[in-house]
Amino acid sequence: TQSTQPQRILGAVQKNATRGDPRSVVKAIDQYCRNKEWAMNVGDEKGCILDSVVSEVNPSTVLELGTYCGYSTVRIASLLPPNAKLFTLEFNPHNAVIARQVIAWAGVEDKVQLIEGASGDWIPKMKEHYGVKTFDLVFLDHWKDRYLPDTKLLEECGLLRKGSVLLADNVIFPGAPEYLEYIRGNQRYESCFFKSHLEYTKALDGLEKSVFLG
Ligand SMILES: O=C(NC/C=C/[C@H]1O[C@@H](n2cnc3c(NCCO)ncnc32)[C@H](O)[C@@H]1O)c1cc(-c2ccc(F)cc2)cc(O)c1O
Ligand SMILES: [Mg+2]
Repeated sequence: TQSTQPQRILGAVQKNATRGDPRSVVKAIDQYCRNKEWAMNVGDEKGCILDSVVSEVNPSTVLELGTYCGYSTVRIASLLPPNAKLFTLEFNPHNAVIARQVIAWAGVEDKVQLIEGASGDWIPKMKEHYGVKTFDLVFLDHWKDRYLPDTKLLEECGLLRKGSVLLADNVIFPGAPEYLEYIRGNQRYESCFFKSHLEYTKALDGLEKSVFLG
């Protein structure tokens, strides 16, 4: 029977990456997606910008919207301090099954809480279910038309504090125009754009980093 793209990505990890070595997992996925089959991972070029923002924020509590196969989950988790926690939301059960195995292969499962469900349902429950106070960093990489509603939901649920950082992938391609218009025009955020390229291609893309001012 036919395999799915997530299954093929997991296969590339199990074949080419070393168990317990997150960087080798990241490298294995990037090599597979660059040489064999494009996939919507944040990728190596934008991934370096993600790494620098994670290192700068040095977050204790991170939220990722849209796990997919766990590429950026592993990338972020590998940079977190010992007691830090990365919550990642994924509502496609098949993708969640694959991502759990990629995360386990990388050996970062202690830092990661993969929640199988929709952001709209789970963001309002993070405080009561997981004792989250506020997020130090949010990585938005799910459906692009959900960036804005979910950002508003994070505000309404009191999950952002003065200094919380939002980092949004794909603000150029596929694009998140409503999100950009809102966040750049809003006095409660200080935003900057990191120009880059769409993963594994020469197409223009970039990340928008926004600091919540409270
Ligand atoms: O579409 C892109 N990403 C979406 C990610 C979706 C993943 O996240 C999961 N997900 C979605 N919404 C939610 C949700 N909440 C919202 C719904 O309730 N709650 C929980 N999980 C959610 C899905 O199940 C997937 O696992 C993209 C496209 C291109 C692209 C560029 C150029 C091209 F030509 C083609 C494609 C490049 C990129 O980097 C991209 O990120
Ligand atoms: Mg993306």
